[in-house]
Amino acid sequence: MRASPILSEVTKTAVAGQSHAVRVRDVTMDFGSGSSPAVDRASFDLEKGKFLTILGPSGSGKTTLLRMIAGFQRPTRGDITIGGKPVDAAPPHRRSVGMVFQKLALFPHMTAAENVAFPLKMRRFNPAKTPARVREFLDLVKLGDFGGRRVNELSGGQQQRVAIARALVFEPELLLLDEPLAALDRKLREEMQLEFRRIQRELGVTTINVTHDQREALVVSDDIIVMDGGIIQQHAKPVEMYRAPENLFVSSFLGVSTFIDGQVAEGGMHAADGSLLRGTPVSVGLQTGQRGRGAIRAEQIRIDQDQGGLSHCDTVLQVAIKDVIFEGERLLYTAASPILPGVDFQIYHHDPEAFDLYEVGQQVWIGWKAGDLKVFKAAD
Ligand SMILES: Nc1ncnc2c1ncn2[C@@H]1O[C@H](COP(=O)(O)OP(=O)(O)OP(=O)(O)O)[C@@H](O)[C@H]1O
Repeated sequence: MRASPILSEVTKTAVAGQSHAVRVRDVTMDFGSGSSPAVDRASFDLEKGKFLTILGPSGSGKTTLLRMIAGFQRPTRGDITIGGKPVDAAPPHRRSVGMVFQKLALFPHMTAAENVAFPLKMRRFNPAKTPARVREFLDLVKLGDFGGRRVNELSGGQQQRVAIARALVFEPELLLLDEPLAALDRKLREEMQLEFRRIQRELGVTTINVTHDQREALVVSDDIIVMDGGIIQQHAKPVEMYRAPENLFVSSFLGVSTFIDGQVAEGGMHAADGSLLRGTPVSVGLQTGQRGRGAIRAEQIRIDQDQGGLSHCDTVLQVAIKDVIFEGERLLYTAASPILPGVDFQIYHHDPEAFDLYEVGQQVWIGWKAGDLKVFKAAD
């Protein structure tokens, strides 16, 4: 944590005591609509000063979990503590929580400075010290010269910054972000992702961020929780989540993969054609003879015109190119083989020397290392 002089008071407060962690235990939210719970027995701990992202598809329960932590919704069951204090019954304004949502809810007719000052006023902060504190936080979000501007005279990115300053100005123990960047265009969104990260590191404020953007989760987080169907599927650091997904859902939700169905065998997996894909790691709990689904990431499949170019691979296959997508810095090929009907191989290819190497319909070779194809329990 970098303690700039202007932020020294803030950082001191953030560092003092060990009370910034969040603890969620068996938290369930059942709206009683007859369907399965929106959040089902969620448990996790968040270390003080860390940035956690809750990632999942639409309807997976992310917002409901965040709203329970914020105090907008009371869990049907389970316990939540912030800074060691149970907060289940405390309303939002009694929790030391700053929030930024997709709808920023700034006061458009007020200046940036007045917006940032608002939470201080609500909390009866010393009026004599308010201008300096507001200035500190406008500087933090790089809007030092814009304090006098009305919000409706600011750009979308600048409004985001005002919302961040307003959420942090009263030095909350916890910052909650509910898809605040979803409405921004891609370039601005990526810039703001890095800004969130910078500010969070500078202040050391414990943060929980909700998103369905996997890139955002990988870029900004210390920890990621992936949710599906109200259930936490995995809680891990970004690199571990990407490289060692625990189940098929996490594997398919993060990154681009090819899936091959088969039957777990001694030392590997039998693919549909009966061939043995030798040496593929099989996830815990899968027994020989059971059906499984192999997954391999697009960047782990090699592609070459000649079989000889893939001598370092354990499995090699001839395929026909079905589709090519130009993504700027790389190409994404889709290819198929008559040996494994129904399997669409997804292959990332990056060659700075030459683009458009292969055309649709062209016969090429693909290959991969045995350890890169991981076999999971197939979804029920
Ligand atoms: N107030 C409510 N009453 C009844 N059901 C609700 C309520 N709020 C959410 N749900 C249901 O709970 C489930 C989880 O919703 P939630 O908004 O938490 O998902 P999400 O992962 O945040 O989705 P999104 O990314 O679309 O915002 C959904 O099936 C939703 O329909």
